[in-house]
Amino acid sequence: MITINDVSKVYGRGEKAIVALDAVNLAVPQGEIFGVLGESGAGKSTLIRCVNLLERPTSGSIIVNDQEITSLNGPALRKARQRIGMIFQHFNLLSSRTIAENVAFPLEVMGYNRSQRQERVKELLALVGLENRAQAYPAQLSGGQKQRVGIARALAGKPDVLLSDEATSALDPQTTRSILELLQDLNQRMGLTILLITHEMGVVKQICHQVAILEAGKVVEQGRVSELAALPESRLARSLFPRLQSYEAQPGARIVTITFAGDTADEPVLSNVIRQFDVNVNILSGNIEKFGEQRIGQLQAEFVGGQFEAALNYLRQLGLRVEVDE
Ligand SMILES: Nc1ncnc2c1ncn2[C@@H]1O[C@H](COP(=O)(O)OP(=O)(O)OP(=O)(O)O)[C@@H](O)[C@H]1O
Repeated sequence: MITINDVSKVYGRGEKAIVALDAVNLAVPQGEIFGVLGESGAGKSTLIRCVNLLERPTSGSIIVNDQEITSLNGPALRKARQRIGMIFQHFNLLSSRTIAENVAFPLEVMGYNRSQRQERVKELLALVGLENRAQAYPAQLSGGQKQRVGIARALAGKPDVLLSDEATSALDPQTTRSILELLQDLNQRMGLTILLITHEMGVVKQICHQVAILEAGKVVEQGRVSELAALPESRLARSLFPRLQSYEAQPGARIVTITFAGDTADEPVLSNVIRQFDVNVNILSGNIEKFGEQRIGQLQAEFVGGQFEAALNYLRQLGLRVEVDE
């Protein structure tokens, strides 16, 4: 649905040039929620703004729904942009217009007549659960409600894709969850493709199917969230499951890190290790995270005595990933 081919963006020239994006390649399939995760300054805003050409890439091309957006200008670009909705961190609502008028605004630009607009605005406000606030003004709404208006407005033209620029960063955790649930619901019910940028791992964990990690303008890792989380060496897993870096094992003990995914997260493997192989287990850290329906966990423990190698073999035969610190 969205293909980003070798996109670079350089701001300024000569000595002052800043490379905000450096040969970025991404493919967002139709119907998926794709997250771009990165710290401040990594290039996330630049990347998402390139997709609807609010920023023009310095090189490379971007294709949205089979159309090469980077080759468009003028009216053709305006038309293509109507098929790309966008929501923003600070909502960008017009304060002098009511909620209904804010949502109607893009419909006016698209040439809907008055009665068509009224009907569509009603539908859109119902979709985001704000049918009772049509005549309110933005200042009378909470942050979460304002973002719901932003979402309704972004969906006015029935876009193929929704771009989300840190849409929950200004919201408290509970409101964040409800906005993410709404996005997930729109994705599932309408098949809406969503490309979102965020600096929050929680957003990726809660709703993204795939993720790309951006560092200093480069994609340093990308893939399915549940697969990356189950790979102990991935950046995603390392930030989800921080290790005890400075821990020194007791004499005769080994530090073992076990990654559980799917059904193995529910099995009593440690009691089996203790009973069958006579190993003493001292748990150092542990965490289980949920990704959609899948549970992935990581446990770090000291193994002392007993049949150490046989215990490791047993764990590996169960399909668990097991790493032993040297
Ligand atoms: N219009 C601009 N002119 C010059 N430099 C810019 C411009 N916009 C962004 N940059 C620079 O490009 C780099 C990437 O910025 P960008 O805003 O895309 O990152 P970000 O990951 O979205 O960060 P944040 O979350 O802080 O917004 C930064 O070094 C930034 O200073």
